[in-house]
Amino acid sequence: MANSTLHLPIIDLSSADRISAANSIRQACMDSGFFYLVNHGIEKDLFQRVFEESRKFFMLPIEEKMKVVRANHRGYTPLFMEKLDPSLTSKGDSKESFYIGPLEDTTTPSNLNQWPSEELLPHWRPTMEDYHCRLLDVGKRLSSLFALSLDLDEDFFVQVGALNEPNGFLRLLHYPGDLGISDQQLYGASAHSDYGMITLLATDGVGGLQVCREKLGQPQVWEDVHHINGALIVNIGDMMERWTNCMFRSTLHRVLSTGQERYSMAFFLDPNPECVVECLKSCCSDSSPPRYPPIRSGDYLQERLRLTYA
Ligand SMILES: O=C(O)CCC(=O)C(=O)O
Ligand SMILES: [Fe+2]
Repeated sequence: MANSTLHLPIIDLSSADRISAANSIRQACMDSGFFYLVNHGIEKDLFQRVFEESRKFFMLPIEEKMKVVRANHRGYTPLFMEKLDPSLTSKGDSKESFYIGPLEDTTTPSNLNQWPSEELLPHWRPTMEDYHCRLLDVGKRLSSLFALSLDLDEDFFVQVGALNEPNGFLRLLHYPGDLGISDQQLYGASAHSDYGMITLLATDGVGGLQVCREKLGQPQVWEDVHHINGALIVNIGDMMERWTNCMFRSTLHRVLSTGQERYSMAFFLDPNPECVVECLKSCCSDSSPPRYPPIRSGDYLQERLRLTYA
């Protein structure tokens, strides 16, 4: 049966009418937790260069990639090593990935990021650093629209300490396409919700991304999210859902293995680890008390990552 397509609103980050943009974000986050973002200021040329460098890394021999294998949640994760849906009994997800954490990490003596050999990939690090910085900037600008969408002061997420040295993680993803493995339950990325605040996703245009708006619905209905050239796909994560007492929805999504090779890049904008995420006053009342206790962002993230890589 053909899947239906999810029609998502397109939000203009540079719109002069910030109130309308904020209202559209509010509607999108209550409906599906997903929308497209345009006029974000990242040029097509930069996307192309980042995808090209990402491709060069994943094409390296496995021995070379294993030199920067994931440590402290940074670096390379080989195929099938991650299972986003821990309830699945089948193999792990059919993807390989590379994580780049915050560029200026003053909480540790040295930055923990790992980089592939400069001799092999001379443009890699500067290209990734450039893209990371630009996405962080987009995420910060977008978070002030989020604050407006929740009837808060534009600077709310700065005031609560979320965006003072936020936890920005760029994840490069490569879904290898047809591996000749016949497993009904093989996913590029199995069903999950993101853990943090806001995710900014760029894909190469190859399909496979799907969203399930009602996680408790039976049977679950999965809708395709289409690619729009130059637009970022934005979705919210579980910490935003906690902040809003589930008014904004962090929805399940997954990437099907379509047999076609696919590249994507997800940027997870998460609050500073010390930031306490607790129900916003505007999102609770006597009849709708907070559903979750306050939690330190760093503690929450650590536990979720532990379960993913268990
Ligand atoms: O590759 C994609 O399109 C989505 C990836 C994703 O959902 C994730 O990394 O959390
Ligand atoms: Fe995700």
